[in-house]
Amino acid sequence: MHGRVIRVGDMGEFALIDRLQRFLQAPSGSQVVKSIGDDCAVLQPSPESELILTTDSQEEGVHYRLDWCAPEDIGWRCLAINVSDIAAMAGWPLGAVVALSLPPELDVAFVDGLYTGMQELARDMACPIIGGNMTKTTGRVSVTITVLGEVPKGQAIYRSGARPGDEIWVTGTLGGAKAGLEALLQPDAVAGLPASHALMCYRRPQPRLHEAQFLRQRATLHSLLDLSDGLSGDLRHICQASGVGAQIEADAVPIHDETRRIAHALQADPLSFALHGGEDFELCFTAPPTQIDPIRGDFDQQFHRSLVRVGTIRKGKEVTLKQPDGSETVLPARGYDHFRPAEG
Ligand SMILES: Nc1ncnc2c1ncn2[C@@H]1O[C@H](COP(=O)(O)OP(=O)(O)O)[C@@H](O)[C@H]1O
Ligand SMILES: Cc1ncc(C[n+]2csc(CCOP(=O)(O)OP(=O)(O)O)c2C)c(N)n1
Ligand SMILES: [Mg+2]
Repeated sequence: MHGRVIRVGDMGEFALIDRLQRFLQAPSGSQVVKSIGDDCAVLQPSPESELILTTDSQEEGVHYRLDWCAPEDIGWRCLAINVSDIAAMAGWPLGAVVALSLPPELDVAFVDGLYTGMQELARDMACPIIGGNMTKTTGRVSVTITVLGEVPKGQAIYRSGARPGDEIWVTGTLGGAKAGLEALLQPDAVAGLPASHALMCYRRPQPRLHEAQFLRQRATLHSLLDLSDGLSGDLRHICQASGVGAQIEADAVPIHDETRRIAHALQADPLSFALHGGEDFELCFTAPPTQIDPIRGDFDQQFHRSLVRVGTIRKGKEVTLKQPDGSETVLPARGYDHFRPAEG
């Protein structure tokens, strides 16, 4: 009747759940006592740890578009941004539950793709998917994931611990996801330019889970978060939670060459992509001077990406941007806000 397309509405809720089980076979990890198939999943955290819990939604049209991303990318992304929050506490995940809202006319092959991508990341991050929920929607696809994690007692790293004199560090490069997003929004303007790095940043963000473990074990960090809204907005979260100010050095902010070229092709400022773009999901942390320099080489070698010092925590509450010529201006918090119109 519908050719080869099987729609969610034709298959029905329970057949679809049964179908998903094959993506979620035998979650490994001794912490999973009971997985998909009962009223709750059961997890066994270790006695020396604290539990950490996070949830985030990814909405069609707000976080991804079905014509921009393969279903596998969307599945990856939905889980990645949640695991990234666990990394942002320097913990590790125990398991995830996935709440789907699906329009009945959606092709079941999309759901298969979603779970294939999600499982790829779940394996990489040892974060078993142990259940979820499914509902019809009269709107668009929505995926809400909740991840339970753990961290050794007393060792979670909060946004609130930054102190004047701390160095501010980030992992990797910033602005890539914004460059990818803009390349998808304005394909003609970037035609012919390499964009594979930028598109990967946008479609397949990498939670810096192992990186955060390394940092917690090898150095004293005072504060830590993941960069979801953009450095300008997220650093302000650290500053407000810690009651401090900060200075960012414009020429220290790490930006990938591809991001620079895409920004230039769009007559945009690459630094603005890096500061305000959001969705890079790199780590931003503060640490007392001398903590990070000795471990930078090992970090580079282990993760093939750099730790870059981008500024300093100061007294007060202002967040400023220092230009290479020494001039200093207040850095506006133009990070992403769901309910405020986007700026340049
Ligand atoms: N609807 C809500 N009800 C209660 N708490 C919320 C709600 N939305 C966000 N929060 C809380 O606000 C804080 C910041 O949220 P958010 O900016 O989404 O963080 P993140 O970038 O880590 O996802 C978190 O502690 C989160 O749990
Ligand atoms: C179609 C589309 N338009 C715009 C964006 C850009 N965008 C959407 S949400 C967001 C910020 C991060 O998302 P949020 O839900 O606030 O994550 P959280 O801070 O809660 O982790 C950005 C930059 C996008 N990813 N996709
Ligand atoms: Mg959130």
